[in-house]
Amino acid sequence: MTYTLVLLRHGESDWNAKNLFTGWVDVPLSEKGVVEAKRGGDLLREAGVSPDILHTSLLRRAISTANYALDVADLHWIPVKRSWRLNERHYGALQGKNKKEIRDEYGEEQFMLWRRSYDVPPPEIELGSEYSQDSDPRYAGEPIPRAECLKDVLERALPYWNAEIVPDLKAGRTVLVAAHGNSLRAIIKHLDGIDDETISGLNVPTGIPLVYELDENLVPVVKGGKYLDPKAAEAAIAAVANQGK
Ligand SMILES: O=C(O)[C@@H](CO)OP(=O)(O)O
Repeated sequence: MTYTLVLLRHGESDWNAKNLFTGWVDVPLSEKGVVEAKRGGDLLREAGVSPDILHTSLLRRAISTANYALDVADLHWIPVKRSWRLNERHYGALQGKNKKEIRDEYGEEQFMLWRRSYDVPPPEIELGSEYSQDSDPRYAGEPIPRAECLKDVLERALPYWNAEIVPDLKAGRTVLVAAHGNSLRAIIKHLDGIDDETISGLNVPTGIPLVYELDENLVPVVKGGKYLDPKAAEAAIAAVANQGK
């Protein structure tokens, strides 16, 4: 008996297109992102992968991506659970800043430490500032961060993984998780047992479903899972890695 998990990063957002650090800022999909999301649905349908339940973050780029993809796959009706614990990594004071400008100002090493190191968070966002979420009602009462490194993301995503996603998998449901580059990197690190160094080189492309078959201990049968369009994934992964250049 194996369990099926599908990870889907949202399609390109307006701020991905503008090369801005996004984090918890709730930006919409770009036109290209909508096309990518629908193509994600086509890929699911063509591969005969039919999610029974959807888990998303509280951010519209993940929510819309799942809606477009599931609509195309004629699965718009499946039940859904949402949590801030699947949100993108909070990018702190870098939210709203241009990646190339930050790289030029602080240098490649600092830029990559903030962007891809496992345990160095970016500077904290100022409460009440333009791109802070401290007064956003959707997070009322939650212990929301002011900046996160990937380790922080893993620590807040794991309780949700264990409490909400694992039981759905164990019940035999095909689970779709529609989330973000860094929240998915955290889940992939956990699933594939990737060490703290190696994870910095892992990037997730927008809009291409990544399917994992998991054994009874929730260990991937094939490490790294399988992208439903491996060729497109390869090119898109390189593009994410090169952002800011
Ligand atoms: O800006 C962000 O929130 C993320 C994902 O788009 O960027 P990065 O890939 O640089 O971590």
